[in-house]
Amino acid sequence: MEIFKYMEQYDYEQLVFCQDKESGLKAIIAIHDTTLGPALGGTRMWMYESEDAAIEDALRLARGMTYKNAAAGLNLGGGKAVIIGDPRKDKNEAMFRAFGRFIQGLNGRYITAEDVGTTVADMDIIYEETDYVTGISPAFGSSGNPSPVTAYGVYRGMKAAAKEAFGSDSLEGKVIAVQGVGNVAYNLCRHLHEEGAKLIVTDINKEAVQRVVEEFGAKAVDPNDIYGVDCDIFAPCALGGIINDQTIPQLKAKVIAGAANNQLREARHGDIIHEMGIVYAPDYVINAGGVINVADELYGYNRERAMKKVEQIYNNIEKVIEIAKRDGIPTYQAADRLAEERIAKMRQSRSQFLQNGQHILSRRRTR
Ligand SMILES: NC(=O)C1=CN([C@@H]2O[C@H](COP(=O)(O)OP(=O)(O)OC[C@H]3O[C@@H](n4cnc5c(N)ncnc54)[C@H](O)[C@@H]3O)[C@@H](O)[C@H]2O)C=CC1
Ligand SMILES: CC(C)CC(=O)C(=O)O
Repeated sequence: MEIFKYMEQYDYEQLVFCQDKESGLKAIIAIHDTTLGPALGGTRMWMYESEDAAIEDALRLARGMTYKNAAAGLNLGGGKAVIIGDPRKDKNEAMFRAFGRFIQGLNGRYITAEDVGTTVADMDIIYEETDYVTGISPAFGSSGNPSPVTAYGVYRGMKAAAKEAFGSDSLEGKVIAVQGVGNVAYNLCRHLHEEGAKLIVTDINKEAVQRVVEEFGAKAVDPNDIYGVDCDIFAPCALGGIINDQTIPQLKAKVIAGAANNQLREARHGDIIHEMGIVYAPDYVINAGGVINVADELYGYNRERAMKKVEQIYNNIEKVIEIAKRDGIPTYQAADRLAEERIAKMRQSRSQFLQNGQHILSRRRTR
């Protein structure tokens, strides 16, 4: 991978490699853009096939956070971290302490939280070393696990997308296919079940499937069969890249609305589903509930205030659909437009000179 070429292409600010032999830490922190504020995004722990795959994932996810935070109206930039390893076997306290020290070394340019493979307990360990961590335990007055809040935001955004596709935002009686029923999707299934939706689910983890079958009366299918099931809404809630040349021809859903990051394998896949008349709720707009919730910790966590913002995901999806219609573009492009316009406006407003901290003239005074 030609790292600088890639960074230049998408305008990344910084890529940090962190290594600690004793604990086995091998981590990468990617900071995409800090125009709006410090880069906030979770830490993913995953068994990457290669170092290049880990770097690419960190970079792609970090850029997604820039767009997510901007579109959600947060005063935060985009960043993300990955730790290379098996979250079931390779974690230890020293690893997260070492990682916390690396984050501290960035002096607030990057703030972390949970992502796939990391937990509130891991964030609590990081908190021993740095304040630049969110999603820590409610015992510390913080917001805890972001997944249920992400799920609620996805549920709200799904309703807005359903309104566009079906003329009503009621999900009662709708058949919804959910791919991956982990932390976010378990909670999403609960909301959908409570509203009277019929669930078809899949996961590579049989226990996770069993739980939603038992608790919410979901029907289970094999992982490869989820794309082609007869359904109204497809909710991708596992990993990225699942809307691609192989899966698109199988889709029967009229709406795609789920939690996974980077759902479109390539931008052109967003064009194809648009031409097919599918209402796509852009991933980083609909799954912003978790980051909205943890970001509130930076102001002194207030759940009511955070949830009010999460409710707005309904309106944010409506806004994206409106821009898409107005400008005759697919929704994924409309979301990018929304985020990019906000970043550009803020960048422009910062072009005015304001004396913050060190001023060039202050050097004269010390002579
Ligand atoms: N946790 C959060 O608050 C947020 C999560 N997301 C994204 O949402 C997605 C889900 O996140 P979590 O629920 O936290 O992760 P998780 O790891 O708890 O759940 C993911 C589930 O997908 C399953 N899975 C993996 N590969 C699969 C496959 N090929 N077919 C079927 N199932 C498969 C896993 O077994 C697991 O149960 C991820 O893409 C994550 O980046 C985005 C925003 C916030
Ligand atoms: C706090 C996390 C849920 C933020 C994040 O990394 C994400 O939204 O993907």
